[in-house]
Amino acid sequence: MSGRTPSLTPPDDATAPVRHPDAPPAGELLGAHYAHCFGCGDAQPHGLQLQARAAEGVAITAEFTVKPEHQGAPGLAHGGVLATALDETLGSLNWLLRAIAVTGRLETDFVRPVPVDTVLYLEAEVTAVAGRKIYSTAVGRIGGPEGEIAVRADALFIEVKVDHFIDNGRPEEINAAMSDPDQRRRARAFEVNP
Ligand SMILES: CCCCCCCC(=O)SCCNC(=O)CCNC(=O)[C@H](O)C(C)(C)COP(=O)(O)OP(=O)(O)OC[C@H]1O[C@@H](n2cnc3c(N)ncnc32)[C@H](O)[C@@H]1OP(=O)(O)O
Repeated sequence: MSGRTPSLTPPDDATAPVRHPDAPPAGELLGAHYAHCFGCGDAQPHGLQLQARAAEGVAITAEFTVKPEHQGAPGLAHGGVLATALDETLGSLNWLLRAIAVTGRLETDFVRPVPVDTVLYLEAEVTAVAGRKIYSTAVGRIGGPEGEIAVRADALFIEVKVDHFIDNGRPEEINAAMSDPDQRRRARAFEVNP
């Protein structure tokens, strides 16, 4: 972790993450946590529609195909979109902990350009937990799951209560998500342990 900001280095009293007993088994696709999520939702035609899969331990793999709508420079993925892919993959880890958490800090290295139509293969894992703070790291590769690293990130997620969304979100969307008759979808919209 050398070169990272101090706030992304777990404190001495941090502990190893514990996979929740109800976490999906390794290999299972998680599906979108919320249909309108720009990172994973299928109701977002220009979104990333990232597909995340549970891995062993507190880890996730994910794939995201760069579309023409995701360009920054001609023919290349926008850096902010790549950061979104990392953020979404890292955020998916919280479902394995069954913790409701939001990104507090996301530090990204852009190692090589990512052309349109490229599949970005992502891997993320939680490295440590300290109170409400969840430390995690991710890489994105191109050319295959073992390909060259194009992006990487370290992140700090902070555990919050569901009130974080209720108090800060727009009532329209909050009420719609809360009244979803599907209990699993209702829970996952906010990543709340059902
Ligand atoms: C449902 C799942 C969706 C997943 C989608 C993908 C993930 C996302 O993109 S989430 C959206 C982006 N993130 C946000 O909108 C978060 C906005 N920020 C906030 O709401 C608040 O700043 C929040 C909740 C992170 C922290 O506020 P608060 O709850 O008051 O915590 P606070 O008491 O200040 O800090 C708690 C600890 O975290 C640390 N911390 C908080 N923010 C940061 C930060 N940015 N950098 C470093 N450390 C931080 C504090 O230093 C403190 O540490 P310690 O316990 O050692 O003193």
